[in-house]
Amino acid sequence: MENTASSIPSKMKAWVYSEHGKPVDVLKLDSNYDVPQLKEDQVLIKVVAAALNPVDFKRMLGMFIHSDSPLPSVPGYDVAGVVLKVGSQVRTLKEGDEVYGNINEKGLDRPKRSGTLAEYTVAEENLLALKPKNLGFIEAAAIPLAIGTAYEGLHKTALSAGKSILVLGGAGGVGTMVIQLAKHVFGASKVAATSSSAKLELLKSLGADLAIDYTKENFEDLPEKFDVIYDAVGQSERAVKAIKEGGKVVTIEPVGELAEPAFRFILTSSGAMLGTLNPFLENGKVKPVIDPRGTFAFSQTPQAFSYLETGRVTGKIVIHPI
Ligand SMILES: NC(=O)C1=CN([C@@H]2O[C@H](COP(=O)(O)OP(=O)(O)OC[C@H]3O[C@@H](n4cnc5c(N)ncnc54)[C@H](OP(=O)(O)O)[C@@H]3O)[C@@H](O)[C@H]2O)C=CC1
Ligand SMILES: CC[C@H]1OC(C)=C(O)C1=O
Repeated sequence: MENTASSIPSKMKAWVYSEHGKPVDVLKLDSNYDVPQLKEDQVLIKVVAAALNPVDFKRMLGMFIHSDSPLPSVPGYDVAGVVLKVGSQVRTLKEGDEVYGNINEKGLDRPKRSGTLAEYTVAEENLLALKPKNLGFIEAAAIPLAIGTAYEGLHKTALSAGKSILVLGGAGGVGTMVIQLAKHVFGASKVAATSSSAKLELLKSLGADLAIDYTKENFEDLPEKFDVIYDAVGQSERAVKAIKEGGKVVTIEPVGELAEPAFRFILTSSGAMLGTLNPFLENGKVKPVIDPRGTFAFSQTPQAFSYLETGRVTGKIVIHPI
């Protein structure tokens, strides 16, 4: 039955955890979970596809308990779907719009208790953008948190045309976006990136001029130094040895030692930022990277998390159909 505002159910299928632990142990499928209530500035979304992020399993493990929301919780930040209902203060989105976004504005500050690994979710209008017409829901779901993190980190380093950048962790969800944005949006003159042997060609296909096999050489031992280093794997103490005088090191590893002058940040989700990047997504300059294992069915969500926890995923894991 087609969903319209009048036919929105009060209960839904959702993956829920009520205690901390490994996803495969604590995630339970609830077929009778409350559909989240709409606030005035929010829209209700029928979830078509949702992507996994490390923050999802890190929260489940209890790593951010000091700033996290109370349990039980439905995990999931990234969504692509269809607007079913809009709150009274919503100005631009309307029922039937195909949207995508990261539903948590401050990623670690009381994230929503009803996330995107469910049949329905809610988000503030300003966190969402219209799905690029050339992308399907699976591709769109893979983009928001990763591209937002990549963009914000590059912006904070003031990367600009003609500068060089080294991306540590180039094959991951964030790293694959950093390479593309650095090359095709920020106009870096030289993009280098690290990965294991099997992923070097992927890095080059995304725009890397130099792909470094970290199983064979240490980037900090290379003669070349960089204006910017974007660290997505927690190697800031090595990265600071590989920058030019006055160079910048940004890391997205939220915990652990931080070597001077490296700095870290937690992304802020923004629908406006997605809108700004839409032209690069629509002309194909920036493309989502879905892991070669393809999408995981909703029923396979715990297994998908087990794969993500290996730290070996290429690009993004997307859950579809839901
Ligand atoms: N601060 C913030 O706002 C954010 C922080 N994060 C954090 O950033 C990190 C990366 O996130 P995300 O990209 O989604 O992670 P992914 O799980 O997508 O990263 C997996 C990739 O990391 C690569 N990798 C693992 N170890 C190394 C290494 N030593 N050198 C180079 N590459 C390596 C793997 O490539 P290979 O198989 O070749 O090793 C793999 O392709 C996570 O810790 C996450 O929690 C993410 C988003 C936002
Ligand atoms: C959205 C929160 C951000 O912080 C960490 C540690 C991640 O993995 C994130 O995505």
